[in-house]
Amino acid sequence: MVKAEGLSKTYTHTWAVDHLSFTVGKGEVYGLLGPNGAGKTTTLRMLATLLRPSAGTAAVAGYDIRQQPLEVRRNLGIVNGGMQVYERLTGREVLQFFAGFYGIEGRRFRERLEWVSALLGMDRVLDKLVREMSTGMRQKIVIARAILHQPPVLLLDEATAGLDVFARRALLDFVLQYRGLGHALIYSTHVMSEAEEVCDRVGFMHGGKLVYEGSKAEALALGQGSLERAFIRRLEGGA
Ligand SMILES: Nc1ncnc2c1ncn2[C@@H]1O[C@H](COP(=O)(O)OP(=O)(O)OP(=O)(O)O)[C@@H](O)[C@H]1O
Repeated sequence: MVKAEGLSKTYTHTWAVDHLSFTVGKGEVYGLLGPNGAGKTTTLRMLATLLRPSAGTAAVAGYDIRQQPLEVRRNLGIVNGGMQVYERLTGREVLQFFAGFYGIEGRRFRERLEWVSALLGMDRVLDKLVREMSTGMRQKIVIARAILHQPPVLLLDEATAGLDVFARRALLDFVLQYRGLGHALIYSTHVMSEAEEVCDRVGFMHGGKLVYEGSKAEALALGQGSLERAFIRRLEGGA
C-alpha cells in the first residue's frame, strides 16, 4: 500500500531524508523508528503530499505522490502532533466540517460518525467544545478527522506525545483495530516500547537514512528482546 523509492529531502545543507526505500503492505503496521531529527516527520509529510521530495518518489495505494496528489490524499490519513482543531466548535462540528471535504454529508455523515465514535470511544467527546477538551479527547478528534474517509493508509507521527496512560492505551488499541480492518499503517515514534507492542515490521532511521529494516521478531532477536538495544547495536555497527 506504500512503496517509497529513493525518497529524499534536502534542506540547505542537510539531507533530512536520504534515499529512503521501503514498502508497507495491507494489514501491516510499519514502525518508523529513530531519535529526534532522524527524518521521520519529513518522510511522513512527503508521503502525505504536504512536502515535495527533492529526489525519488513514492506510491500510496498505487498513486504516485508527485503525479497524483489528490488521489493520494483520498487514500491516506495523517495524525500529526502539529494539527490544530477549532477551539470554538464541538467535536461533532469539527468532524462535520472535515467530512464536507470528502463529500460525506447527511445520512452518510451520521453513519460515519457512529463508526468512528465506536472505534475510538468518543461518546463523551462529540458534544463537547474543543476548548474544553483534555489532550486525550483532542487527540481522538484529530484521529477521527484523519480516518473519517476510511483511508486504507494511515500515518501516525509521534501520536502518543502528551497523552496519559489511558489515552495512550486507547491509541495503541486503536492502531491494532485499524490494522485488523486490513489497512496499512506507518507508526512513527522514538518510543521503542510502543513499537514493540504494535508494529509488525520496523525500520530504524538515523541521520535521514534507513539503517536497518526487519520484522519485529528479527529486530527483537538482534536486540536480545529489546528494540532499543537492537537500534543501538545497529548504529554501533554490531550484528
Ligand atoms: N523546514 C526545515 N528547514 C530546515 N531543516 C529542517 C526543516 N524541517 C526539518 N529539518 C531538519 O531535517 C532533519 C529531520 O527532521 P524531522 O523533523 O523529519 O525528524 P524527526 O525524526 O521527525 O524528528 P522529531 O522526532 O524531532 O520530529 C533534522 O535535522 C531537522 O533539523
